[in-house]
Amino acid sequence: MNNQYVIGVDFGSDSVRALVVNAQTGEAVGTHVHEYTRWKKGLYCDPATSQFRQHPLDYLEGLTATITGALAQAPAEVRQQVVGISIDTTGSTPCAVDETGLPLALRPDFAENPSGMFILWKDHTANAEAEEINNLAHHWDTDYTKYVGGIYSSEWFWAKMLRTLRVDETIREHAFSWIEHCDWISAVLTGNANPLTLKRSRCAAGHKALWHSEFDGLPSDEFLTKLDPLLSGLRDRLFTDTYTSDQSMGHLSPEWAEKLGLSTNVVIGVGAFDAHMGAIGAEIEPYAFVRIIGTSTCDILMAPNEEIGHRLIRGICGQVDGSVAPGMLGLEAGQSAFGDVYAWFARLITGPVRELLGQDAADTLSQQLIPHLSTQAAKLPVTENDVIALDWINGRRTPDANHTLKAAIAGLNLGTDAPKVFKALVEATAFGSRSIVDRFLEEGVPIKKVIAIGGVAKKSPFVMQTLADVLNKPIQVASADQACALGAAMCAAVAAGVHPTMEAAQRAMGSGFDAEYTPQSDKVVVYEALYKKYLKLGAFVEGH
Ligand SMILES: Nc1ncnc2c1ncn2[C@@H]1O[C@H](COP(=O)(O)OP(=O)(O)O)[C@@H](O)[C@H]1O
Ligand SMILES: O=C(CO)[C@H](O)[C@H](O)COP(=O)(O)O
Repeated sequence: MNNQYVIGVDFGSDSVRALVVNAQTGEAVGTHVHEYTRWKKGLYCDPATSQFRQHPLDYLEGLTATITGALAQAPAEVRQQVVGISIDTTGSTPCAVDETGLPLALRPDFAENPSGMFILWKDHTANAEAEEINNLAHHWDTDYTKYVGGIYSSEWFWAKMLRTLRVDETIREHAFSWIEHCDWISAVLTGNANPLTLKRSRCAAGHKALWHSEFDGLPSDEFLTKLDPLLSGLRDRLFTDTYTSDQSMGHLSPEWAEKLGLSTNVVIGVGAFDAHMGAIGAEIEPYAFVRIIGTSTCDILMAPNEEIGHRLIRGICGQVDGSVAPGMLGLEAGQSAFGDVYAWFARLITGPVRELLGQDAADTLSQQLIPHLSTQAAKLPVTENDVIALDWINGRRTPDANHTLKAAIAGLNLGTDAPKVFKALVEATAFGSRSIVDRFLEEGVPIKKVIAIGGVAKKSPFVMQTLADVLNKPIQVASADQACALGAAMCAAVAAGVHPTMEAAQRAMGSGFDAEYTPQSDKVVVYEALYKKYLKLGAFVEGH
């Protein structure tokens, strides 16, 4: 049989990567990473108000650069043998579009308007709108939040749309519809981004847009109009049906085929979020808990639909039939900041260095800082009197979303140095993870094993060992450097008909695990006590 190749494209928070993979063996023959240029300069963002916007041009440039770059590394004949491309992105990262599905920021009149750009998952400008959605839903005949853990988050679709429509009159006039990043990029490749006909991702719709078959799709027009008359009629300009990522969205358009040097026979798979395709790439199986550990964490668990039945799991980011693999319930949770907690601390230290000693000194410091602090922190003893911190620097995603919460550090004295604070921050991220694991267990969802992927899982043995000690569970790290892109490639192989199921694609293309962290019993005992202190500090901060 001739070789067949597939391409997985993973749009992360800071960068996008493409991976060209042999669909029969899983061998990667080309990869390329591209950092978003406008985003890197901090354009259109204001961390102080939690505004994080990404320009669609960053995505389009990244799409071309990564696919052509990855193909350039592969043997020449691979181009003719590419049969599928699938895309994963962050989410909920929606954008206002016109009748043709063009993001408004791609029009000259909106080119510099952050309201016409993609609203990144970590943008929390819509806290008030999320609260309004919760208040209304909890008093409506149908509680539309019941399949998303009972709490709607400001990171999600409706809150972001409502906020933007409220604050920007020009968007009110020109936004015909709204599209998630994973749907838009996939649709662009097919040449049809018409918001009324493009195939929308089940994953994005179910976890973030309150879509459920029980509601016949999205919340009713009556509910939305009551929420705000600005939303009246919008439901009809969104979608009713949704599709799982084993499905084809269409074929590569002639324009993109020419641009990428590929054939128009290439199947474009239905898109999904990074974490869900990452879980596929990490060889998720029922009741495995896959943690995508990077800027944030996204935790994915998959269970047979019939085993969870009508049980509603409190305080998570949703339970959606088919969000990971068709026929299975995908459950999502996560932390809004994980690596971002360390990145914040590094910025705190390098900021004054930049101002006083210049950019070069700051760059040198920033490259070495987190590894150095990790080495120093790993040498410290773990005691019950250590500094305690909360990981809520970008609010709390789960359990029980609350993005108005803030982080805290307690127990400082004159002997507290940078490694001690860094150790406390790493432990805080691990304690946040522990509270998620505990919630799944309390809700009767067993966790058979823990698998980790993502930048932090690959780069930091110190963080991973701390996490294993705090969770008191072994953690396996997937071998794939680009597990999300590999997962997207597996989805492409299914959408293109190379493999009949996700499971078959995983068996053929999976690359296994290359590290395992086992809990150290002496630390486990101390962390039990420190975790109680974390919960106590959390309750205090939340209460005030
Ligand atoms: N050596 C390290 N130890 C711990 N965290 C790290 C290290 N290097 C980078 N990070 C963190 O990794 C995060 C980026 O994760 P990554 O998975 O690469 O990106 P993304 O979240 O965009 O997919 C950043 O928040 C950064 O602080
Ligand atoms: O919530 C998400 C998916 O449901 C986000 O996409 C995710 O948390 C962002 O990922 P990253 O930390 O890799 O940038």
